Amino acid sequence: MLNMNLQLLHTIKTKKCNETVKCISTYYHLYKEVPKDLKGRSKSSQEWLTRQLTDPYVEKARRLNYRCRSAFKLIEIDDRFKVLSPGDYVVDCGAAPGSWTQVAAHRVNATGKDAKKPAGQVIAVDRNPIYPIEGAILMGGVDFTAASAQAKVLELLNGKKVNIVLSDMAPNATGVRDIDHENIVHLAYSALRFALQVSYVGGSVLLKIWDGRESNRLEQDIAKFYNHVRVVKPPASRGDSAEKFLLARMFKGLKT
Ligand SMILES: C[S@@+](CC[C@H](N)C(=O)[O-])C[C@H]1O[C@@H](n2cnc3c(N)ncnc32)[C@H](O)[C@@H]1O
Repeated sequence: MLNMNLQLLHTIKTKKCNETVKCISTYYHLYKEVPKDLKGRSKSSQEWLTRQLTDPYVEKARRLNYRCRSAFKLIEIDDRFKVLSPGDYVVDCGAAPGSWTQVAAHRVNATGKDAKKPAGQVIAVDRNPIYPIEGAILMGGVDFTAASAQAKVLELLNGKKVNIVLSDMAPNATGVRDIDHENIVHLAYSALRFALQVSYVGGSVLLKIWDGRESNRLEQDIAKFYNHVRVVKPPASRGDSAEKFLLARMFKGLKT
């Protein structure tokens, strides 16, 4: 059984991008016995498994039924900056396995003092499959940067404007910092361009990048269209990772 579980983990690890590999709290029960059998694994495998086993966010994600620990990055950002409200429309780019979508769907459909507000909607897109999430429309197996994918999102929105575009998209990492940085910035620009097209005046965009030489240019470009731009590194984002988020609020609108 243990060997089978390790095999499954190995398959997950080799098939998905590095970030998604971290996103397997769903399979936590499958690898909680792993330390007994770390011998024979590569050093990076051992480090990764050990980190998963000792990461409090992984355990918390499992307990609260989030599909991965990334959920807490969005939770921490939203708790601090209040970017998700009941009734909001959200486009979640790079959504698989779906923990941000879970958080967003829950928050835009939350009742309470805003109970009279109409339900919100989350449209989640990823090139990988996404298993069903209540309160969200899922577009798995789709490259968000493709014009056809964005046209499909526009069709689903049916003229409705969006309160926030989220991008946690991450390319398959090559391990070469500059290349990975350029690739993720390319994804962030794609989400930004889409956000400019579909956002309400006053809307927001949240973009994940891995820090590097293009970060300032991206930040300056965002500032042309949004009144408030800030760099956010939520506590759930690992300190040793180049990951950071650009949060832009108060979309100025496009001059026609
Ligand atoms: C860090 S994971 C996202 C985790 C997700 N936010 C969550 O909380 O479950 C990054 C995702 O970006 C997706 N991705 C990368 N490039 C993409 C693209 N061009 N179009 C759509 N998704 C993309 C990957 O497939 C991967 O699932």
